[in-house]
Amino acid sequence: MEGVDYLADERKKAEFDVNEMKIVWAGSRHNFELSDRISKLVANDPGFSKEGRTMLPRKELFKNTLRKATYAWKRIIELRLSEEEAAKLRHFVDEPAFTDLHWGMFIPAIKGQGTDEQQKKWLPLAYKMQIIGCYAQTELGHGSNVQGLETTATFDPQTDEFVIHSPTLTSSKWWPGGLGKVSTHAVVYARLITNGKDYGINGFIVQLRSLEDHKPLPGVTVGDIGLKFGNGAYNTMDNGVLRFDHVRIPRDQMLMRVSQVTREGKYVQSDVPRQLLYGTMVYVRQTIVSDASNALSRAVCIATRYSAVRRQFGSQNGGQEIQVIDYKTQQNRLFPLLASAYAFRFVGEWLKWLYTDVTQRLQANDFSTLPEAHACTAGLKSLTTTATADGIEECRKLCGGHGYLCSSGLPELFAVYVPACTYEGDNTVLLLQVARFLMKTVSQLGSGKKPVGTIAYMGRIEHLMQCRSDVKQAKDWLKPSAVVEAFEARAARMSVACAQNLSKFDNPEEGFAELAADLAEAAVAHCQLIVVSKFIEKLQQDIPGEGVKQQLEVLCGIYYLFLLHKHQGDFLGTGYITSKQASLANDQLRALYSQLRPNAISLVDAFNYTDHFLDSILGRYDGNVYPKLYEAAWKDPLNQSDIADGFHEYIRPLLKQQLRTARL
Ligand SMILES: CCCCCCCCCCCCCCCCCCCC(=O)SCCNC(=O)CCNC(=O)[C@H](O)C(C)(C)COP(=O)(O)OP(=O)(O)OC[C@H]1O[C@@H](n2cnc3c(N)ncnc32)[C@H](O)[C@@H]1OP(=O)(O)O
Ligand SMILES: Cc1cc2nc3c(=O)[nH]c(=O)nc-3n(C[C@H](O)[C@H](O)[C@H](O)COP(=O)(O)OP(=O)(O)OC[C@H]3O[C@@H](n4cnc5c(N)ncnc54)[C@H](O)[C@@H]3O)c2cc1C
Repeated sequence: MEGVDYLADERKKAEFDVNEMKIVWAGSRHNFELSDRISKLVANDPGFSKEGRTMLPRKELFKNTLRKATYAWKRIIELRLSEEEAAKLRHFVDEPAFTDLHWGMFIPAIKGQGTDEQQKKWLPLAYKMQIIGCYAQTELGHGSNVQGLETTATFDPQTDEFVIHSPTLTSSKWWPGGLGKVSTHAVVYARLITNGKDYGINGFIVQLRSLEDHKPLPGVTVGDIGLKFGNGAYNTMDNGVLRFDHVRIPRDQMLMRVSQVTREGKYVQSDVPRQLLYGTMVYVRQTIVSDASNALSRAVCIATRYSAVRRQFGSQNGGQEIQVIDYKTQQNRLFPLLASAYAFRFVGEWLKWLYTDVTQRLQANDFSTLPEAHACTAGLKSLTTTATADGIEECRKLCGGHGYLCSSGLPELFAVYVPACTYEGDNTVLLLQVARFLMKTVSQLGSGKKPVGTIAYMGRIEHLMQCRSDVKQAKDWLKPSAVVEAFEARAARMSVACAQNLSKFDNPEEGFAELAADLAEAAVAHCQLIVVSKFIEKLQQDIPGEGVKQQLEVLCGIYYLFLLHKHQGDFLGTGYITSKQASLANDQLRALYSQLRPNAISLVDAFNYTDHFLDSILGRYDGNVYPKLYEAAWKDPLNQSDIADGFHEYIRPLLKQQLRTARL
């Protein structure tokens, strides 16, 4: 029956003002109204339909993405959308495309690493999309190790040009999105060589294709790297391969904010730190953290709604069976993910603030907070994308067999999301960056340098090394001070233990390599402390709306108690809690699940997702799952005829042969 809300009873159970929660989720009333307006604009426009996307062969899929991305751009111009509105439109169109790299990396690289003059020349062309760019850093042989890249940019003083060259097969650029078939230009990272000396990696703007006929320019070999994981999914993107055979570019196409090469070929290092060359990655890592809550909340919305619709076992006297959401095991798998979606939302908001702050400082030549910004963006990118990718897969399993159908929306969501654990820095490599930062911090304790920001807790190291939890009953675990101290003590003790073990090695790099697994765990503990602290800080703000703050307190409690339970070994092993206190934490966690249960559907409604955006039969707002699943099955191309293609060729002879054998 159309128009019936099968989840209406669930919605009536809510103990808080859902509309106010929508504003908390969006970050502000302005953000809510913006998201609401743009998501509906996209959902109601047939030009952005997702129908049949997972069934298209690659060439058609890709062409369809080109159509959608250019149609999006046309609508942005026609509707005179602001940058903020355009970014929202891209989000709700929900299809990775070359435009992501153009706007998300090519332009930021020029802005961050180009001189004023270079920005004046290139940005207007890029803003009007008269040139389309990508970010060509990774090579076939090296991705994580940026200093190991092999592409060369050799200065030729005779002609005042750089010669860009790929000296080996492994120096082929490999992976850049938008490169394979679309980009006319790229910011290419290459080893800068002048006067015979190698000055390491720098960015260069290189034209790849003709602006007349789009053919690769002389000396440029470029193409797509091939089909990737999952149907549809990230195959809408033309990740590419690129080789240079002595391609010449003018000297002024070297991005010269960090260092310059003069007309005479002299290398000049300006007074900004070289790490600014990695600035685009810091920016994108911060956007990836913000985006984690989008992807996780989407999967959680689908799994929560479906868990309320789905019933299995427990029918009494012919009554209805139990909703699977009422099983404690389902709650123990689902509710921490719901809580994580909210936690990542708030930490994402905070990281955006931190990034804006560091950017303003950099503009004023204050580089003091750059190391912390790097550690936070790297660590939180790693933590949130790992948890989100795992969480999406868990949501698929929470939906049983139906979660495996593409029409559940979950397989595609997973396939699109999972590379976030690798791109913009492999998650383990990034954790090791955080660990380096932590080890440096520990080594400087007592030097008079006071740790600030997210590592301020290290300044209380003596207390944190010896304090013990004073939790006596389950509800003591609801006290923010008890929780923050537990996470601080665990993180501090794990870092100090690593530092002590490192000091046993004569060669610190050898020690770091040997202890890498422990160091990565210490980094996780530090990053979890940040997420927990930011959630707790959020709750200290004035939050309007009936029952909204109480629900957020429940979610926050679930988030940290679930972590405490999952990482019990760390908390017990470092001696901060006893096994009795660990068990009390678990009792409190179960109690919070019961408090959350009646609000679960409304908490996912607060994400305010349209059915178009969710693109999931299991996650439909009205819960009308079964008729729609049944209907969708018949739309599969295999069901266009009763007799499948290939039947006469392969199956019929088999059946006939069996018939003959049976007769014998
Ligand atoms: C229609 C229009 C609509 C509008 C649409 C708008 C759409 C916008 C969408 C935007 C979304 C964008 C979508 C993105 C999609 C994903 C694309 C993915 C792209 C990529 O993957 S690009 C390639 C990314 N590659 C990596 O991340 C490589 C990882 N490796 C590294 O970062 C480094 O090699 C590594 C591991 C850090 C090591 O570097 P190394 O130089 O060897 O460094 P050391 O370890 O020796 O450290 C030296 C020193 O530097 C510090 N450091 C390191 N990195 C940084 C940094 N980034 N910032 C600051 N400081 C850094 C490090 O801590 C050390 O410091 P010390 O003080 O200890 O010396
Ligand atoms: C979908 C997608 C889109 C991408 N888009 C772009 C793009 O637009 N532009 C671009 O330039 N690049 C892009 N990339 C490339 C991406 O940035 C790299 O793949 C990424 O940085 C990881 O590097 P790698 O592939 O060299 O992994 P590797 O470093 O080879 O990792 C392999 C394994 O080795 C481990 N490992 C590596 N080094 C260490 C270490 N020091 N200590 C411990 N373990 C280690 C890793 O943890 C991992 O398990 C994209 C990648 C993907 C998948």
